[in-house]
Amino acid sequence: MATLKGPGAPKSYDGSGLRVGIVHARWNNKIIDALLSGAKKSLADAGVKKENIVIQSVPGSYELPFAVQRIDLPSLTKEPATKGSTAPFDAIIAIGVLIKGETMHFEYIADATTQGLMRVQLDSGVPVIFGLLTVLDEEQGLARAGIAGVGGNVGHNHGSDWGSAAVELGVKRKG
Ligand SMILES: O=c1[nH]c(NC[C@H](O)[C@H](O)[C@H](O)CO)c([N+](=O)[O-])c(=O)[nH]1
Repeated sequence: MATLKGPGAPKSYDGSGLRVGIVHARWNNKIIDALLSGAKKSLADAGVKKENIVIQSVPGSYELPFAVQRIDLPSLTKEPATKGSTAPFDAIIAIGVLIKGETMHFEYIADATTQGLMRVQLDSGVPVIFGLLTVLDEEQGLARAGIAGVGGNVGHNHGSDWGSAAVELGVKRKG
C-alpha cells in the first residue's frame, strides 16, 4: 500500500545555478553520515554543482542555528549567490539527530533548535531546510536514514527529501 506520509514524488527543479550550504551536527554520526549522503545525492541529481555546495559541521544540534546564521558561512544577506562568489547561499540544510535520553535535555534542545532555525531563515530571507531528526531511540533514527536496524527494516532516507526541498526553495527564492 502506497504510503500516505511524506512529500510524495519531488517535482523536478533545475539546481544548476544554486549555491547550497549544509550544516550538520556530529552527534550520532552514523545516522548523520547517511542523512548527509542522501541530501548530497538529491542535490547532485537536481544538477547542483559540487563546487557550489559548502558543508560545515558543529558539535551538536544545539549549535545548528548559530552556525547556519554566521559561523564559517558567508554572511547571509538578501543578495542572490553569483557564480564563483562567496556570496550567500540560495538555501541551507541544517542536519542533526536528537535521540531521547533519560532526562528532559532532548526536549529543550529540540525546541530551542527548531525555533532557532525558523528564526534564522525568516530573519535572513534564506530558506533553511529543517533536517533535525527527533527520535525516541536509535532504531527510529536508523530507519529514517535508510539504514537497516536490528529489526532489519530499512526505512526511507529523509536526507534525500531535504536535498529536494533545498533545491525547490532555492529556485523559488531566486525567482
Ligand atoms: O545533536 C545532538 N546533540 C546532543 N547534545 C549536545 C547539544 O546539541 C550541544 O552540542 C551541547 O549541549 C553543547 O552546547 C544530543 N544529546 O544530548 O542527546 C543529541 O542526541 N544530539
